[in-house]
Amino acid sequence: MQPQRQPLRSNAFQVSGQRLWQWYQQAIANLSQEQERSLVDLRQELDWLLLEISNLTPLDLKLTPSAPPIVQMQVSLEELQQLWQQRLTENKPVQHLTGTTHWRQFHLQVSKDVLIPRPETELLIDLVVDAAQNSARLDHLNLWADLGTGSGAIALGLATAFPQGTVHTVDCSREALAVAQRNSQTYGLDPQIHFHWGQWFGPLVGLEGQFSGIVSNPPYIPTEILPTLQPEVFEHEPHLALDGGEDGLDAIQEIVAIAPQYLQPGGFLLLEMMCGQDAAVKTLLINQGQYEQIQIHPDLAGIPRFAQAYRI
Ligand SMILES: C[S@@+](CC[C@H](N)C(=O)[O-])C[C@H]1O[C@@H](n2cnc3c(N)ncnc32)[C@H](O)[C@@H]1O
Repeated sequence: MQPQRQPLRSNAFQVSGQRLWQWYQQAIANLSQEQERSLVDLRQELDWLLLEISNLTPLDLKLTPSAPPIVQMQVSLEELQQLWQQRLTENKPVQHLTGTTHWRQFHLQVSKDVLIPRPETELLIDLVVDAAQNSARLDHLNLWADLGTGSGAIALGLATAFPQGTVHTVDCSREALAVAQRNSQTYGLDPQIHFHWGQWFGPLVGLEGQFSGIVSNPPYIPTEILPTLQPEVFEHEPHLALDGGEDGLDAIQEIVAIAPQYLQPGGFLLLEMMCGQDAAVKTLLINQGQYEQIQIHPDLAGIPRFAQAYRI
């Protein structure tokens, strides 16, 4: 088993700016040999990697000829080359090379045990805030659930948006929970967040009827589609975080069925889903019979990706 990379932190290496620019230009030139991947994406990833592991700014990368003579880096130039090779030859996500990613205002630790939180999921937090403001019947905004917390991204977003609130997170991966816990400690949000190991609502028994909102980005990819995902995803991200069963709806179905027991009247459920699942998820919500004001929200590209419903 490969050792887990710890997130790179201190700028321990001083590298000649000139040598680094030579390496950078060469790495860009070599990208033209890549045939199956988007050059624009790889170029962006190369820049992201450099910015993440050095004290360079985006402006420095645009003004390479007048770049600083010495660059502070978290790895040597040789190790940078090895990391970039891993990106190209092993399809490793660039976030796995550094052990970090950016999500909303957070700089999060990630590992092979958690889904790398996606930009589209950032919108869920804004939808929760809107849904909370629009609920006339909510008694309080104190108790939240993040089901399938992974890196803890959604939980951190909820805890920040509702500073008086408590967030209960659940995941069936102990390794993921450990990552989420570390991320919550980094931001001093751990007093607000409880971490539970188990299956969906299993660890929340005793909290029935109390939640203001239940939020989840569950696994929703149909099993047979998994091998067609990009190798960066299929080969490196946990299938537990992706695989939603035959039609992709196993987890969503279970959460939709049980959430009303845990919501206070006027509380709401907000779910992320895959493109094309909106009609099926809406039907599940309607047929459950205990939801009202069922709404589907698009992501920033206009694709229906989120389902929202209030408990009657
Ligand atoms: C799509 S990932 C979402 C991770 C994170 N919330 C995010 O948005 O980036 C789904 C998460 O659900 C967890 N999960 C899968 N099956 C589960 C189950 N039966 N009970 C609890 N968590 C589960 C996975 O371990 C994974 O962390």
